[in-house]
Amino acid sequence: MTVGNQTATRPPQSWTAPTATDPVATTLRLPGSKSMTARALVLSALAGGPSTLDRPLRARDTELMAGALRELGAHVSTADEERWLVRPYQLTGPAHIDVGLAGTVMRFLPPVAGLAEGRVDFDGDPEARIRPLGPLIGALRSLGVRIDTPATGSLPLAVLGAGRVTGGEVVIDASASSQLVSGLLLAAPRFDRGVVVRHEGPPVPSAPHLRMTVQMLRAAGAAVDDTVPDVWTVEPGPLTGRGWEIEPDLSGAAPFFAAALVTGGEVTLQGWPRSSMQPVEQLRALLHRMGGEVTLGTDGLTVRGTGTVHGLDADLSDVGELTPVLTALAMLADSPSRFTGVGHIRGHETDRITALAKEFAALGADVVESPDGLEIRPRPLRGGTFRTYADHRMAHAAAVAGLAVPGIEVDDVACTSKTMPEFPALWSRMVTGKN
Ligand SMILES: O=C(O)C1=C[C@@H](OP(=O)(O)O)[C@@H](O)[C@H](O)C1
Ligand SMILES: C=C(OP(=O)(O)O)C(=O)O
Repeated sequence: MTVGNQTATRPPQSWTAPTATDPVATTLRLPGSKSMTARALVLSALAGGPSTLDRPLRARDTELMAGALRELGAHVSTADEERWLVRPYQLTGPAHIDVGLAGTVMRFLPPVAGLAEGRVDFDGDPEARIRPLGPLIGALRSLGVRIDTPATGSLPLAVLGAGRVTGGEVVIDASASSQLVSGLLLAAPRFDRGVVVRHEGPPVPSAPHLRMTVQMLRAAGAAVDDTVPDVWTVEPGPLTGRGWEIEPDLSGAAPFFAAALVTGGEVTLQGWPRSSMQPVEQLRALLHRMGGEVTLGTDGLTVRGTGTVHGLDADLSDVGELTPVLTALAMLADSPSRFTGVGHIRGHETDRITALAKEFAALGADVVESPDGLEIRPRPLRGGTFRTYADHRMAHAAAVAGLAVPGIEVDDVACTSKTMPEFPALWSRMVTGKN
């Protein structure tokens, strides 16, 4: 797990967001989806035979996932950039899992650890220790998994794996994160009785990510019923090893697409599939309302802008991950914006609502936070320091604003290594046209 540890202790790296003097015009080949890579790794480690991941994401979150599965006994080879290999083996403890700041690792692996024989310790970055985990701990306990937690409802914790999980019916409040449900579902085919997960509470966010979980489970041979709202049933049964084609990461592409809107340019994301597991329709609709045009052609997914950005009133509960970039766009718009439905992103890498409000206000913005979103009345911004709070998408937001506002200094751009270590280089190349 060297990558995880190295990046956790990495020195902060300040970065001046480059200002665009011309419309951007670029064709990008971006790394694979973080969410698909994480799911493919977990399902492959639980399968009955070997799997491959084509064009996976190599970044801190997915390296941590690969390292954690190795620690549990799976053979995971990430030597080839284009194709990772996974050979499942008996899962065993004792094991120490560093989750870094990855929601996927901290929510997808405790259920897997229940299937291992022996103690599996989990811990992560200081920021990870305050991310919501309690509902998953409670659900796993009621499914027969023994868990030791010095604190209540968060990291660090130890799963005392018994080599099997009874499974069955469980009620969970997953309003804090869809990953709490995805984690239970991904391991559930290997539970003795499978699982019936029933959500009770305020709405579960990020529905497209739950659909991705269900689709990928089915692709691996699991029987899943998601026809009843807020109830997911996974039958016990074998998972098959297979070849996973990982799509380019849509959320990682979002800041680049935003650059097309801000500068009146054009950005094409290569390798976009005809049919996607990611919420491309939602992104297309949002960018369209903000003044962009999104088309899918033979060369990929293209976003064109006019240089004028419109504000909008939108419920972002399905696509909470996009809030930072959309907030930056809203700052540069010709009318106010109101974003709602994303109270849960207060539990992301940082409290994103407060962080966005605070950092943009420091640049002169008129921005007000509400319990579940932000209201923005655009006015001219000035340069200044923009703190990321270890959050890669805060850096993306600063980069988008920096296209139009000279002198935005990101205090630590290295946090983008969570999902795209090459972000600063790719961004500068797009904006300045130089390598
Ligand atoms: O399952 C996943 O891969 C993810 C689900 C979402 O989490 P939340 O439901 O906590 O927003 C998303 O924001 C996160 O970046 C990735
Ligand atoms: C919320 C995010 O990550 P995580 O998977 O750590 O929850 C994100 O990438 O925007």
